[in-house]
Amino acid sequence: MSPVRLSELLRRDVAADPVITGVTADSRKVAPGALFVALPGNAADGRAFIPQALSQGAAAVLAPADTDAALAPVLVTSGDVRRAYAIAARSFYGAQPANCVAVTGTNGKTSVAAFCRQIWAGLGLSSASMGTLGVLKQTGNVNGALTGPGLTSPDAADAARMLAQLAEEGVTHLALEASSHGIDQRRIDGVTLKAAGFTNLTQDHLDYHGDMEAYRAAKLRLFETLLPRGRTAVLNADSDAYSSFASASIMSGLGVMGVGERGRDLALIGRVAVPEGQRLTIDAGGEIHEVLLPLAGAFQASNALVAAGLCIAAGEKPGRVLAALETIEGAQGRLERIAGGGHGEVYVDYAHTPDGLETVLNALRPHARGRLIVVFGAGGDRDRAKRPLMGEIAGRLADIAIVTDDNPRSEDPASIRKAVREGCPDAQEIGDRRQAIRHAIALMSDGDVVVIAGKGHEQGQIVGGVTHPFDDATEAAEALRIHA
Ligand SMILES: CC(=O)N[C@H]1[C@@H](OP(=O)(O)OP(=O)(O)OC[C@H]2O[C@@H](n3ccc(=O)[nH]c3=O)[C@H](O)[C@@H]2O)O[C@H](CO)[C@@H](O)[C@@H]1O[C@H](C)C(=O)N[C@@H](C)C(=O)N[C@H](CCC(=O)O)C(=O)O
Ligand SMILES: Nc1ncnc2c1ncn2[C@@H]1O[C@H](COP(=O)(O)OP(=O)(O)OP(=O)(O)O)[C@@H](O)[C@H]1O
Ligand SMILES: N[C@H](CCC[C@H](N)C(=O)O)C(=O)O
Ligand SMILES: [Mg+2]
Repeated sequence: MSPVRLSELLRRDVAADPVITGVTADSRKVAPGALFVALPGNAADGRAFIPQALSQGAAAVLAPADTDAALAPVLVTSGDVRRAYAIAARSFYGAQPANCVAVTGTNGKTSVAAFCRQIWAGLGLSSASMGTLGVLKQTGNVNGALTGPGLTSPDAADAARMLAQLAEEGVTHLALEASSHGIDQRRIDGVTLKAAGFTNLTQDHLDYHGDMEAYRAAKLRLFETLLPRGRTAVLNADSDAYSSFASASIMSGLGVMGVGERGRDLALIGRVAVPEGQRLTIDAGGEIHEVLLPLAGAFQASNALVAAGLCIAAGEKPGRVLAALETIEGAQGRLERIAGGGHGEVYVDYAHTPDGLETVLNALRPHARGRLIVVFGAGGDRDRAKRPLMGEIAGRLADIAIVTDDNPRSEDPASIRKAVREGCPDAQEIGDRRQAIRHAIALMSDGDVVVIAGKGHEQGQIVGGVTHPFDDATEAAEALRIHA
């Protein structure tokens, strides 16, 4: 990216038109010549940092409409400052992969994005995914990480910069996760999308959105506002929310591709579990395809169909896309089997919502000749309403439920566990996650299945403001070694 005039970045006339050398909404990152975007946030008001930004050499400030003009010598305002920020960042960084698709939904986004990346790579295309696991690139079997895990949908300027870098490195196909926070905060408003996908809508994040309708509205914005007219919405037809997403998409001038058991376009007409995974029979517009998906669980078949739909909507041939599903691997920490279980099976999974937990326990039940044992908790500073619901599900669907800590953050860990146990009074409670995992694995006998839920790929336990290194997969392997 080369320096550009403020008017070019904002695509409008401005009174003073300095040359801009960077775009950021974080005063701490302002370098001389930058456009500082002052965002009123949830924890702070970016306008309080305008003096700092100016002292570090900001050439201009973009701020909400009601901002006092005297705050900066070059001040431009916008009625939707977050959207203006995303579009300015996009204009500044310029290039993007030619084929970008986005996926939203309460659960399954990381899995779908990882599947899209692998399908494209299997078709010989240079691809990437951007989301909870970071930015991962893939060409053939060669993988590389541009960044590690961070926000699911990155800050608008970070996203614009990484998209430009990917395009420069030859990546032509990108699947990105659109979280409800990210959509609401306009973090991906600068991305030009070829297609968008929807997996499901179930309870989460009510702390942020307030109620399910506001949460749904945030996700709908991907289809109503972000995906250009004439493009395709790939929708999981088996979700209870399908009809609201389908009608909003049609009203917004989009094509609808329904996928799943009730899907019209990619219809799952048969699914048989086999030791290597599952055999899927898929009707793609009248053509029948048999696919051996090397992953277990009905939910992974559902995610695979959304991913296939997105790749097809972005221009690939259905037959080739469906064939490419035969070589995909699960995303890190999503129903990841830990080696060394002997006669039992141990999995690490990222289920951290009621529906996620219910889905993963139902998926694993057929694997348990013996008991199904779950270790789980609920995050602090997140939706409190989901805690007893998750407890109830674990108590009902597992033979042994062990409640433990999962990123208590600023909250008292014992009170989070207490709220979870309101749903499962008979559960065991072991706050220390390492001890909880060791206890579960010590209990495991022939034919039992242990699932350690909630943290998946995460590498830390956040207590107070401190992140203590912690990895469920490593802990499970160590517990298996101790109890071998
Ligand atoms: C609630 C939420 O989404 N917060 C995110 C949001 O913060 P915010 O806009 O409210 O910002 P703020 O902290 O109030 O500050 C206001 C402004 O002042 C600026 N500032 C602040 C301090 C300073 O010294 N100088 C300065 O300029 C900030 O950069 C910001 O622009 O924008 C920030 C910058 O991008 C994020 O870091 C922050 O993520 C917080 C840490 C977070 O925990 N977010 C989670 C809930 C989240 O976004 N999760 C989703 C969903 C995951 C899922 O689907 O399950 C995700 O996409 O990851
Ligand atoms: N289609 C699905 N339906 C229900 N549960 C699912 C589905 N896909 C995945 N899950 C469950 O949700 C967990 C998280 O999956 P994944 O990471 O793909 O979702 P995500 O939407 O990216 O989550 P996050 O919003 O936290 O990034 C999985 O480990 C699994 O337990
Ligand atoms: N993206 C989700 C991840 C939750 C993972 C769980 N381990 C927790 O910390 O609650 C969130 O920020 O709500
Ligand atoms: Mg994710």
